[in-house]
Amino acid sequence: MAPPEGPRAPLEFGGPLGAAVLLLLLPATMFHLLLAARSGPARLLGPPASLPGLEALWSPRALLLWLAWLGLQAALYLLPARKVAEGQELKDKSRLRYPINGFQALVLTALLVGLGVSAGLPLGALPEMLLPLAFVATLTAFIFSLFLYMKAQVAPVSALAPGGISGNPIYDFFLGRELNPRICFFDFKYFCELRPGLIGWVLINLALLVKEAELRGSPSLAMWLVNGFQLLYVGDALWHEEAILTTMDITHDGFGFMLAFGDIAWVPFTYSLQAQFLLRHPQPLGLPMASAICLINAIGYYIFRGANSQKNTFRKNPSDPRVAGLETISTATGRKLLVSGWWGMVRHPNYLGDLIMALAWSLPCGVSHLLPYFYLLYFTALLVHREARDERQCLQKYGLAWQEYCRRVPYRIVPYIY
Ligand SMILES: NC(=O)C1=CN([C@@H]2O[C@H](COP(=O)(O)OP(=O)(O)OC[C@H]3O[C@@H](n4cnc5c(N)ncnc54)[C@H](OP(=O)(O)O)[C@@H]3O)[C@@H](O)[C@H]2O)C=CC1
Ligand SMILES: CC(C)=CCC[C@@H](C)[C@H]1CC=C2C3=C(CC[C@@]21C)[C@@]1(C)CC[C@H](O)C(C)(C)[C@@H]1CC3
Repeated sequence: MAPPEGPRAPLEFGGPLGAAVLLLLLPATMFHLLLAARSGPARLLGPPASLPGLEALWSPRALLLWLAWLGLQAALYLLPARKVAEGQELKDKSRLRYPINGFQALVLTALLVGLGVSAGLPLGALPEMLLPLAFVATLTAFIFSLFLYMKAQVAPVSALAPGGISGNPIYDFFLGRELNPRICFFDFKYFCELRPGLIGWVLINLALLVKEAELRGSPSLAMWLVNGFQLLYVGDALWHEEAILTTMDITHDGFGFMLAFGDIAWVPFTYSLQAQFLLRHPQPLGLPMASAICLINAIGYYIFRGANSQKNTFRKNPSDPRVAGLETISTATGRKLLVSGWWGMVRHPNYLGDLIMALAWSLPCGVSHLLPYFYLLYFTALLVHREARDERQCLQKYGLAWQEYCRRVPYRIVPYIY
């Protein structure tokens, strides 16, 4: 269906050229990181020691395993949910319904993996399959994005995202045309954002921990910390699953290659980089240092969770006693903006907490290599860019009220610095 006439959203990510570069650069970066983590020098910058042949990338066993994983997560998604939540109001004034059973999927996956391991499933063999698994995940993301792009051609105009209707096929393929592609009750974006990638990430971490125990007798303290911190992050995301319904990804961005690849390939294979690094590059870590790192993670988590929960509670019910006493600014849309509490400290306190946690995930890997700090560097760039996109959207939505908020809360992410 033709995109609607009238003013279009400004192009993001450098327009069609930027999208074309990212289409190639993102998978190339992911493979570079996977290869670097397993190489001796573990260099973040510079070419990998050797390039893998097709036989190292392609494995029918990896393809089967990957499809079984996607099938399992889809089946868990379709199980009866403890709650069905409504999303934000759409352009046609309707609201979509979403099952809230992500945490249940995590627990059931853990039980199934536990049963499998006790029946002899070699979990420690998974780290050797990361390269072919990442390859099939990337192929899946390309094919799936093509399907999404074609599906959007027959979707009603009201179902299209504001950003993915430029008319340029590469740009729209990358950003995604349809906002909430679904088949019946199965919502592809919501499913991909929280299930196969996030749960896959902690499963890969666990397999790396098991492998380390096989190689060295027991997992290192650094490996325990990385596994524990990231499990807390993933468990938290699934526990607060409903909160994702108000994020930019669900309410604003279309579902195209960027999110499809990000969710199912980038997250599990690059977010597990610290654990991958530790398997081949063991790092000594004493108790005092480990305690300091735990404290940093706890501070980050406290800010991240406090800020996200405060905003979600306020958006769901501004008269909730936990937020009713906070100072607000009224906007012409009828919605209010918080100007005290976490959201009075900086304009994106949740990003600050997330970044502090990202630092805590890298510190157990020591300071001898830059590679385990990739997540922190990439995440800083992602959040700075995301913050700028969100500011543009909020200025458009709230106009003068947003300007007033920026005047009252002048810092974006880090108090007195940025
Ligand atoms: N690990 C990872 O790879 C990633 C993690 N994240 C995390 O995801 C979480 C969600 O992030 P994201 O979706 O970017 O955005 P936010 O949760 O920060 O939501 C931004 C929206 O919040 C509302 N808002 C902004 N300021 C106020 C205020 N003062 N009072 C009330 N509402 C306000 C606005 O929407 P409205 O007014 O319409 O409600 C705005 O568009 C964050 O914690 C982030 O760190 C994000 C990206 C990647
Ligand atoms: C470079 C690249 C491939 C970009 C795609 C970005 C995606 C990887 C991220 C965009 C927003 C995300 C969120 C999470 C994971 C990463 C992606 C998909 C998230 C699910 C992680 C857990 C958090 O608690 C969260 C639920 C708040 C978060 C939501 C956004």
